[in-house]
Amino acid sequence: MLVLRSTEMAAVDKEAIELGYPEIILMETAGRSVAREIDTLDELDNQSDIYFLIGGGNNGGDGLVAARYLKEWGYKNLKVFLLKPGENLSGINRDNYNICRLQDVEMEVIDSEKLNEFRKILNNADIIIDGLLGTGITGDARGLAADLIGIVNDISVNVLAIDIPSGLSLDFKSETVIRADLTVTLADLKIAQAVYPGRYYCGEIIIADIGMPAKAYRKIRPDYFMLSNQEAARFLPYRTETGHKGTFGKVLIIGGSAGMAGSVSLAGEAALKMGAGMVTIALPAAIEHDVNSHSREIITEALPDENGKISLKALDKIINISNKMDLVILGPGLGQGKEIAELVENLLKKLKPPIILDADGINTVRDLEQLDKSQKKILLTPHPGEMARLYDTTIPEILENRFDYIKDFVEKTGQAIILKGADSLIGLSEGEIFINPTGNDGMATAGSGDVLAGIAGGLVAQGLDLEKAGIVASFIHGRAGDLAAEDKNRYSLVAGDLIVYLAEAINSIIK
Ligand SMILES: NC(=O)C1=CN([C@@H]2O[C@H](COP(=O)(O)OP(=O)(O)OC[C@H]3O[C@@H](n4cnc5c(N)ncnc54)[C@H](O)[C@@H]3O)[C@@H](O)[C@H]2O)[C@@H](O)CC1
Ligand SMILES: [K+]
Repeated sequence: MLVLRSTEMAAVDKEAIELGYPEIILMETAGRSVAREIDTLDELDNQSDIYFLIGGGNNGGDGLVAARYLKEWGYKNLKVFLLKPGENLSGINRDNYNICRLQDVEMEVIDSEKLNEFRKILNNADIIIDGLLGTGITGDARGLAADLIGIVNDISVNVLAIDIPSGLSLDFKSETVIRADLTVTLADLKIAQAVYPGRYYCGEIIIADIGMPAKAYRKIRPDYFMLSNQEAARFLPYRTETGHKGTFGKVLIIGGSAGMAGSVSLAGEAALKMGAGMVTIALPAAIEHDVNSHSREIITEALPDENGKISLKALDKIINISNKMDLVILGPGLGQGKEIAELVENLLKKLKPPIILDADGINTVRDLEQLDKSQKKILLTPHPGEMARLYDTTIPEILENRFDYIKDFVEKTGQAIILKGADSLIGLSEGEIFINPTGNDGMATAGSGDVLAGIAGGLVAQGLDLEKAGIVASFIHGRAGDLAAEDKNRYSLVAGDLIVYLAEAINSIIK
């Protein structure tokens, strides 16, 4: 699903109008779509108190259209509260105000001197429809609109936002924003809604088709996308009924160190549960027993070790083993240090199969040039801390500019990346960035990343390319976390639960 920047949304609107699609028709369709969504809400009936907050721009115009449709459909207790007198509205907003009057929609102008009384009135609503401010906002919400946002957030009435929650900006960090329970977004998802913190204000998001003509998109080249169930299902590798373990691929995991045996096990089990035919873990001899004792289906290859970590002497043996593999996961629990860094540098040069570079594998990369632009064969899976180290900067800097850093990474290395976080971003080598909507804070727990690398590895083993594997793995990993959190809770979730819920997560996608 497309996700548009504010400039792209504006360009689409402008092009539609230049092509000759009258704005009043777009507004009519938008308002009607909003009315339809209100009409389908189970908690409402035609006696419900539905109160509209209407600003002076087209966002308010959409609200007026929605109000008159609901009136037409028999809703009895509609109230429209205007930020400014209807006579002062301009253009198509005033037209819609006049039609509302013709239809006897109850309307009044909010008295900014009596906001305490107004708060009590709003408190009686069954739902508030927020048509105060849309994408036309400039600067942080001010004046009466800002006061109303404060009141709405202060009372406990459900809110449906038209297009975007009022106060939310597509271009800057907004301070005063309505917290909506549901947002009916018009035409396309906008970037500020797709990622945190904007996403937090939107509640559930419904995209309303407002009949925006396909031609209106011809001048933009969108490169942001939101992942959906549909895409995850479409990319899921096909499993032939006559397949054998070779068909479903061989994963090699290189990692583990003394005290860090769990990470390779988690990655290995996740790869198997994602459907890989075989998983081999090449690990320091010192921890072979630990891994064997709790992972029955996994094959281990003991490597020469030093201080509990894989020794540089293991290089040739690893290359030998890897030649029979379809995919390598390099990094979980590997540990750090000069020798490990040298090992990773050599492996990145010499390994033939595609590589998922995770955790300590990332921490040992000195500069982006090590990631070899000539061959697209690495999927990097950093969390913001690892990304910050890679760029020699701070975590807040990465978090503020996630899209820019991903673009830079992809441009410089030609490789794919999953930047993990509350809404993981997957950057593909051609420049597209996918936003993953699944997952929750319960997944911010040790080992969660190992499971993600394992899921992606399992998918590559079954024939998916690294980039699609990154996309599907992020979605499934988050879904497993959501299912686990639903059954248990977000406090108690541990990485092992993600593996337990993997099957259910896959089911939820293919059904
Ligand atoms: N352009 C299109 O193709 C369509 C746009 N639609 C609607 O139009 C909206 C955008 O409409 P507009 O561009 O008219 O703008 P908005 O309705 O978002 O807001 C503009 C109004 O808010 C005031 N305002 C701006 N910044 C403010 C601030 N910081 N504090 C307080 N007040 C502020 C302005 O004075 C103006 O009255 C969209 O969000 C959507 O709801 C729909 O009608 C469907 C089609
Ligand atoms: K709004």
